[in-house]
Amino acid sequence: MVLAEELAKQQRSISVAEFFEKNKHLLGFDSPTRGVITTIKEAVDNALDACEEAQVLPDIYISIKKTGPEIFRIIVEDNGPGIVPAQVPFVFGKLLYGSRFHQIRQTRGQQGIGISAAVLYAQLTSGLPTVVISRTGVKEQAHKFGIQIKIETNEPDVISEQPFEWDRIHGTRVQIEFKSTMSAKKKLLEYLRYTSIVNPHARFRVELDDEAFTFERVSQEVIACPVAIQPHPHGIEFGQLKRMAAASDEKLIDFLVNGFSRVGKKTAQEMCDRAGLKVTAKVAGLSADELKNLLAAMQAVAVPAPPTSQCLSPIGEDLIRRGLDKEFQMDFVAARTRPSSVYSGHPFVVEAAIGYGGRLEAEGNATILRFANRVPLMYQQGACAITECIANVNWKSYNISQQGLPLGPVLILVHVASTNVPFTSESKDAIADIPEIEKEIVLALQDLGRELKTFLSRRDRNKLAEDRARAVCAVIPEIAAKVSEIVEKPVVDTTPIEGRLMRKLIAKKWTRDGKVTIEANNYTASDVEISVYDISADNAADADMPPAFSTEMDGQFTKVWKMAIPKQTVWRVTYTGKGGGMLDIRGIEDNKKMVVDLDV
Ligand SMILES: Nc1ncnc2c1ncn2[C@@H]1O[C@H](COP(=O)(O)OP(=O)(O)OP(=O)(O)O)[C@@H](O)[C@H]1O
Repeated sequence: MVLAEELAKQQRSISVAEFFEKNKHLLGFDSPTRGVITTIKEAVDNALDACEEAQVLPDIYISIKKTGPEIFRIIVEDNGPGIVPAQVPFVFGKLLYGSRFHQIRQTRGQQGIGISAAVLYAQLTSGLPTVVISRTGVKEQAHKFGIQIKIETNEPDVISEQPFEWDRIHGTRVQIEFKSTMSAKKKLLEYLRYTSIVNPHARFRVELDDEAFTFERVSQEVIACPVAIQPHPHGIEFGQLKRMAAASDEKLIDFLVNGFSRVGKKTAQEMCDRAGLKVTAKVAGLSADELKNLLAAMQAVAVPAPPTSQCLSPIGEDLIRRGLDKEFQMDFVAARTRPSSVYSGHPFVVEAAIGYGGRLEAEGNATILRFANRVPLMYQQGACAITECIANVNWKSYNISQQGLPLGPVLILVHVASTNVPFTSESKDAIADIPEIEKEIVLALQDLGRELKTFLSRRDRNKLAEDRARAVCAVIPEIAAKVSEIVEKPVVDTTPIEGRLMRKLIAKKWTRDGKVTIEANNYTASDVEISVYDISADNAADADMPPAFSTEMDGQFTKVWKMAIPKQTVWRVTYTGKGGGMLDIRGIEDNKKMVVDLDV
């Protein structure tokens, strides 16, 4: 046909760079304002991944400055391992070039597109090359590059390269300039704030025009870098198996044992038998039909779930609470890290937290914080499985009002960590509906809901008792006056009685999750003993006193303290622990007890 010939003349291949130049939205560059956030996100993700690989505490500097009409200069600098000069042009000037695509472990970056997409966006909007400075060690010379991407071939275009005097010993600095507006300032700060919550070991210094912010780290511990595992036989597809087989010179049994996670000799033998193949057969020589049989057998034989302890890096309940405490002042926070689980052979862990009260907005929808592999998901909330799971929980049964999503001063955080987070698109904004993941999210949220309900009912009970005591205290002086009139005696001083009534209640003041703050106002004893008893131990022994008395003391719950403190009008003990227990406060002089139940 003539038309077919005509069409044939027009047919040609398209470079990846050309494709993404036209489809910027797929990578999160759908608007100039969003471009700023996406660029910073990509550079910060890389910086955090690199620091994790180098086992250093991340110290990340971010600067955003207006340099011309609608032109913004973004700088992100890290103290990671740096990039060897020969690789710099490819990392920044070639899409789909990276170190993590083939590794099965939890990382922020996966595709090898992120930062080069920002370089592409910059050259498209401002025409300016991206400037990269990198240094890999004290003995190495830093190099400075000017880089763009050759769109037609998706190859790096090195505009300039020269040695550079840099006082940093190791690290990378990226400078990208593009057309934008800064109307996304609030969202940007929100992104950084959320990033610092799930990366409590990182410090972020930010300069935004003339304002400076620091998001300080709350943990000094370097997090272990996740270790890559082999693919799991239940998580592999035909094409991948075919490729692996073609590249192998092993016998079938060795190929299965060495190439796949959790496959031992016995399991491999069972797979071969089921597929009707000899264990000694050369895997590269298998036909397509034989490979299909092998794949079916691999998926039919029971294989333990892939190991998760090293390939995943969950944040942990304590650090999630500390991260949230730092950024949101709430009355209650609880966190859960669920046991690890698997979907289609990919290991994952769900973590969640709930916060209530304090400075959270009392009106409107709850604050929802979604994370995947320690990266905040800032867009497409409605399309994300996390949001769907939150809406599917019956919050009313936990005394939280709800209209789809929960309402009121509630914060919900969900973190999905996996070797392969199932995003709905390359811009990595939303998580797809995977039943196994959804089940874990809902279980974590229900568990936290129950904990929140306990807190809310206790708070309401205490409030009721306090209101009653206040009402009684209000009439005591009047009763005393009346009684003195009747018995014709001077009016007695009723303040100690009122004090005792109120004191007991003040001691029951609750603060944030995991902590109870006891404030005793106008306590009359000169010394006070504080004992924290584990509810499970009837005769809890005295434990070592903390070296120096501090009005703020932290401890594990099983500890018991007994100490004397000097008389103070107001004193405060902050107790951090988990589980239930009793806190017993006793004034030595009048031997009056104030007992506070702990249920933290
Ligand atoms: N600051 C950095 N320090 C060290 N290495 C880096 C840094 N930035 C990027 N890299 C290297 O460059 C590669 C490509 O980065 P890029 O952002 O394009 O993709 P990615 O992070 O691997 O994946 P994704 O597209 O999912 O973000 C990374 O895999 C990493 O090896």
